Amino acid sequence: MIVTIDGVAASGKSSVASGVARALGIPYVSSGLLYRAATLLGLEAGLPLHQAAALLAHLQGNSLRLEPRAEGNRVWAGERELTLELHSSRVDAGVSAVAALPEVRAWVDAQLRALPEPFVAEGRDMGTTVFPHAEAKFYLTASPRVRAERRAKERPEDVPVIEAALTERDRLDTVQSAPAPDAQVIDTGPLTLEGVIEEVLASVRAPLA
Ligand SMILES: Nc1ncnc2c1ncn2[C@@H]1O[C@H](COP(=O)(O)OP(=O)(O)OP(=O)(O)O)[C@@H](O)[C@H]1O
Ligand SMILES: Nc1ccn([C@H]2C[C@H](O)[C@@H](COP(=O)(O)O)O2)c(=O)n1
Repeated sequence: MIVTIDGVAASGKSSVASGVARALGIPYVSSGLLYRAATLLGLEAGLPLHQAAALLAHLQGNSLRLEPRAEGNRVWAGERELTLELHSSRVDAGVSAVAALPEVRAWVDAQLRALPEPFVAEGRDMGTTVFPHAEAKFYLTASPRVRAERRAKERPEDVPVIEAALTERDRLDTVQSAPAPDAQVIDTGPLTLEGVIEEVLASVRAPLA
């Protein structure tokens, strides 16, 4: 079984995917972490982030891999764990450029499709491109202000600065971030995290009841 949870930046995808995965007793897969890790490694190596061939060679040379778990994904470059370095503002600012490269997208998609089922997959194009055959699909939204207020609790920047960065990332991610026609769209703005998780679980379990 595959459940997909797509949505805009900071809409709650990873928190909801983790909660749903834990309730179902299966791992979740955070596709954005692979794009973030590619960006971090590219920045560290001083590579131009729009040069796909050099970037891909660098990723393969560093044995980049995702470790899916229900309680939080980990990302490794060989023996080095990158996980805690992937949510910096520097990575945020560069990741859309890396995610726009078709060669990098194909590499990430191949990594994801090689993972053993079952799992909950979260990202931008899980329900549309990567796992169009998924059993249940969701797309999370919330206004930029609501998302910025949530993010401000975990970042040093002020709400207006975060809101402007989120709005810009929404714009850059538009091409790959759209709800699948068969996805259930959930506005998380008025809901608690637990409320969103319950709504997703109710839909996933409905066909089984
Ligand atoms: N419904 C909700 N109510 C309140 N807070 C929430 C809700 N959903 C998520 N949050 C909080 O919002 C923040 C962003 O959530 P999360 O990191 O899961 O989003 P994301 O979509 O995975 O982000 P990104 O696109 O940057 O990877 C977290 O602090 C999370 O706890
Ligand atoms: N399936 C995906 C997942 C992520 N991206 C891009 C878009 C984001 O700017 C970036 C980081 O993702 P996040 O951690 O915010 O979920 O990666 C994508 O294009 N496709």
